[in-house]
Amino acid sequence: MAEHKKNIAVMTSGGDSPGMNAVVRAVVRTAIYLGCNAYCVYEGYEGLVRGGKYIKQMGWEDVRGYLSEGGTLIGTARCMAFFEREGRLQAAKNMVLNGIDALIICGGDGSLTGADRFRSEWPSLLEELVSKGDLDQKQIEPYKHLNIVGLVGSIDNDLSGTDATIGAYSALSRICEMVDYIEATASSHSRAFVIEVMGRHCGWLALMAAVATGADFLFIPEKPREDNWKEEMCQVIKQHRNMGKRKTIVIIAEGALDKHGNKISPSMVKDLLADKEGLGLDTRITTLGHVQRGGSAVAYDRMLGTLQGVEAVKAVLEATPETETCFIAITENKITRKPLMAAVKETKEVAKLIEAQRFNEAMALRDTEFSDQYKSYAMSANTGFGGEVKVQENEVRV
Ligand SMILES: Nc1ncnc2c1ncn2[C@@H]1O[C@H](COP(=O)(O)OP(=O)(O)O)[C@@H](O)[C@H]1O
Ligand SMILES: O=P(O)(O)OC[C@H]1O[C@](O)(COP(=O)(O)O)[C@@H](O)[C@@H]1O
Repeated sequence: MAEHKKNIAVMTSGGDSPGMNAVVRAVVRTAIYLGCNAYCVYEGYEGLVRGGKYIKQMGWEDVRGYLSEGGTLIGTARCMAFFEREGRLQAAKNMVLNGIDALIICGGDGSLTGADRFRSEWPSLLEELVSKGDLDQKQIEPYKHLNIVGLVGSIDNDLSGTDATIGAYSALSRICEMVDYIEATASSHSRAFVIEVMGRHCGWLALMAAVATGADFLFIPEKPREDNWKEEMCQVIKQHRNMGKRKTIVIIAEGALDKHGNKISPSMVKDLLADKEGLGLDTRITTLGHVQRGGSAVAYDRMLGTLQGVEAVKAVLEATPETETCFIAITENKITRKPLMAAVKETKEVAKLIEAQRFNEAMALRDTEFSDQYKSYAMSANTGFGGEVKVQENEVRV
């Protein structure tokens, strides 16, 4: 008798990110290469809940050209129904009815939290479906263990345990390009620009952008400025201007806070820079918005999506009922498998610590590179550092 071919499905969920298409292509093709059937679940968890045409078998050619396309070609969604047990019941039923043996989910921390919840509830979801008569014992028998693997697709770079999320370097590249454009006009008019970048509660994108563009000043959620931040910012910018700089760039993460947990908005910063009694700079605000998520992926994200997609298929094929659910990470340039639950828990912990204004602990929970980058930024852009890094008076400051 021919051996049962495994059915492996891939889905993209939450905010789209450049590189998700590389993941889908790699999963589909690796699954086929390794003798499995490949499926795509369209529109994230929404497709899993709805079933039917949203779960589609894919052929090798169906993913041709995916590497150079932006967004996610199989669609994504923020699915309210999946937050409810009823929605997850429906999703479980559709998985069994379509014979899906394993599910690879590419999304941000929200999607992976949902995946973890789905996995932990799986036995009880099947039990309930049988008790309600939606499925029978024979139908659920081959699917007793939910085989799930996560891939981190998000521009925010906010998942603990991986050096880079798929999409973060594309967004960073887009931000740099935009800041370069803005700098040309800023310099021409000798203006200041306050540039808001995405990242939700995470300052990674803003920090990397500040390092890469040499921004004059930076606001991120994990490292709020001292209470005198207004004076500090004006002093640093005045110093830069005194040294002949004709443009001022302030990068502000969308989740920026002060030490007391109050939001620091781009308009607050703009008003300070423009204040006639102070710097009196002609100041504009640019909110980069979804431009950061759009467009095709940079080479790094295409590679990351492909290498991690291949690894995800290997991981589902090697998994046994005893294997802990994993996600695929990149650590010191190596593609690795790591426990999903621990990473999701630690990621949520950072957000909670920020909310509780326990900023040092939040900073410590981000990778060590985060504080290293922050220090390097402070030293190379001379934006003041709350007394932690002293720059000598006679050092060159640009
Ligand atoms: N705690 C949760 N329980 C169940 N599903 C969740 C949970 N958190 C997120 N999800 C699912 O994942 C989807 C995407 O999450 P979201 O946080 O919006 O994006 P991202 O994955 O990019 O962080 C949600 O719309 C929901 O369907
Ligand atoms: O596209 P929306 O729904 O406005 O969401 C914006 C959010 O999505 C992101 O671009 C990506 O976040 P996720 O990866 O968590 O979805 C955030 O940086 C931003 O806060």
